Amino acid sequence: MNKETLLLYFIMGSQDTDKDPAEVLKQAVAGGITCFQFREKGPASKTVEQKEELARELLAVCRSHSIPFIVNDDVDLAVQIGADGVHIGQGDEPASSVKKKLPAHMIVGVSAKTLKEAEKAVQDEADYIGTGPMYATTSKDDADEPIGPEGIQDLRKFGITLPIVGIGGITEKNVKSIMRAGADGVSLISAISRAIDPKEAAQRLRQLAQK
Ligand SMILES: Cc1ncc(COP(=O)(O)OP(=O)(O)O)c(N)n1
Ligand SMILES: Cc1ncsc1CCOP(=O)(O)O
Ligand SMILES: [Mg+2]
Repeated sequence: MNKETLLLYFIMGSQDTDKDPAEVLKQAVAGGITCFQFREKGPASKTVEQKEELARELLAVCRSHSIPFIVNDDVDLAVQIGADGVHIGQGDEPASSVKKKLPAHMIVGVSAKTLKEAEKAVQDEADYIGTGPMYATTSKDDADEPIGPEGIQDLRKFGITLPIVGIGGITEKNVKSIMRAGADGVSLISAISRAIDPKEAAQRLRQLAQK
């Protein structure tokens, strides 16, 4: 995958907004996001049928603007709807077995915050690593303790060259620190999904992420 794709990586499910998710996504796209992850998760998320319906609606928005559409956790859904890729965490199916199920063109992103996890992701031929939480977050119930941008710096210091996005608590105030630590992009939910004006928020975040 082209690492520029990761510059402003927006993640959202219906639980992350009080508005119509498709409208929020359209505004985020207009503001300059470069990638989207559908993450329908947690107690306020949708049932299986509703989840697929929303996934297809959001996929159509991304397709009409050539924005890659990644599905979080749900490999079967990703294949079923023809998504561009999947994102899997340490508690999910291993990347090596996920890769075997997917056509070669599909992107596989892996969450990794330790050197060991990152090296495993490299070995499994992941396309990128999501590292975090960078800072405290209210968007993930079971989030670990924040590791800060130093977590990315360390992975770079130990020779990880795979594209990396920082995730967790990223706002306009700390985007630059994440990029300076060696990230290829920032991945965020609430800074866009709960912004009063998601388009303007995305525009400002994109400007800050750009080196
Ligand atoms: C880009 C990106 N990075 C990390 C994550 C977190 O994945 P995971 O640890 O599996 O947690 P859930 O998102 O599944 O709750 C992510 N989704 N995206
Ligand atoms: C999915 C995920 N993984 C680690 S932190 C996080 C949530 C990020 O959400 P926000 O950008 O609102 O802090
Ligand atoms: Mg996961």
